[in-house]
Amino acid sequence: MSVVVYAPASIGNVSVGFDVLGAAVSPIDGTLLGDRVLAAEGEQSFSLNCVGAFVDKLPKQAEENIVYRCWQVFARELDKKGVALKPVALTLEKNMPIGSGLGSSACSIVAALDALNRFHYQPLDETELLALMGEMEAEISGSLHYDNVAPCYLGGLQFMVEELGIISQSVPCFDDWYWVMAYPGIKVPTAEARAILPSQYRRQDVIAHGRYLGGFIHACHSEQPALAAKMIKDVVAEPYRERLLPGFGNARQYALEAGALASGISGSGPTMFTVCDDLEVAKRIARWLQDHYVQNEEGFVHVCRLDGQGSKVTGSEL
Ligand SMILES: Nc1ncnc2c1ncn2[C@@H]1O[C@H](COP(=O)(O)OP(=O)(O)O)[C@@H](O)[C@H]1O
Ligand SMILES: N[C@@H](CCOP(=O)(O)O)C(=O)O
Repeated sequence: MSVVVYAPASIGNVSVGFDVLGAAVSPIDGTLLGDRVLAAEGEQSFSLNCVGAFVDKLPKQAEENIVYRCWQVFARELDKKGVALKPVALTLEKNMPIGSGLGSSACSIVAALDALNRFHYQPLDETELLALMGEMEAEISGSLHYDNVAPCYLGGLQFMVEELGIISQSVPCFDDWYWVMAYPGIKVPTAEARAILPSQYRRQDVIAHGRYLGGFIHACHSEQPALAAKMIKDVVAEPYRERLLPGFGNARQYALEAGALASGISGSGPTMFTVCDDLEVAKRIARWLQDHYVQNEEGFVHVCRLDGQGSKVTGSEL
């Protein structure tokens, strides 16, 4: 038995919901913007092989790869349930740049744990698996936040409720929105981008944050796209992180003047996202960002839609 799982890129925060809102995205041209993991019968308890465009950016030691930690915590959970662990040979196809704001580590975590679970005929339920994914993301970034792993695993726009035994629930969004994702090709480690944030906020910022997040979720549920777009504002992270993103202010200004509904930092950056409801506008902005926001040959721009599915099986071979 072998299985390949693909896990898509995600937009942490979506500007308006720091650590509690996230969206999975996939390019409209069919490009696989995400990692894949193959789980196959192994000759020893565990082995890991890494391939893909960004394989050189991974830690050199297999034990430092988050996929190895995923296998360890998965084994721990199976042990608790008295389920036998099968010898497994994992292959990680690392397609996602690291420190990009596209949920790169989440892609590896979700693809690895989903593949391991399927390889063992699903001994863990969705919530148990998502809790493990959060545990792995916390190890990497220094604090627990589900806003990448939840949409990456479950798809669509996800809000972290974290009550009543529920980690995340889906929020209805607007099917005609395009999400232009522009990665400039430089690295911003998530842990560093979190460390520069204030530990306390002014009352006026707390009130504004509540109004924007509440207003956004309300507008999504009441099908008011114009109001929802107006509410995509970040008073928690963007004012402090913007200085880590050369050209972000200009790019956002251009996008809004060109007809975008909203723009913001994807996750902890440096990727920026831009929301449009017109494909021609989205493509024009994508071309401009390719010329003016991308800084080197590792950068890229994709016009995306929300990925309603999240992680998925793409076959039994890479
Ligand atoms: N499979 C993996 N994918 C991505 N990062 C990994 C992986 N395994 C280990 N890492 C390490 O985890 C850290 C991820 O950095 P982070 O800034 O959180 O990336 P991102 O925001 O793109 O998820 C890096 O230090 C990287 O070397
Ligand atoms: N809520 C987190 C999201 C980090 O996303 P990443 O893609 O940069 O890992 C944060 O803003 O710190």
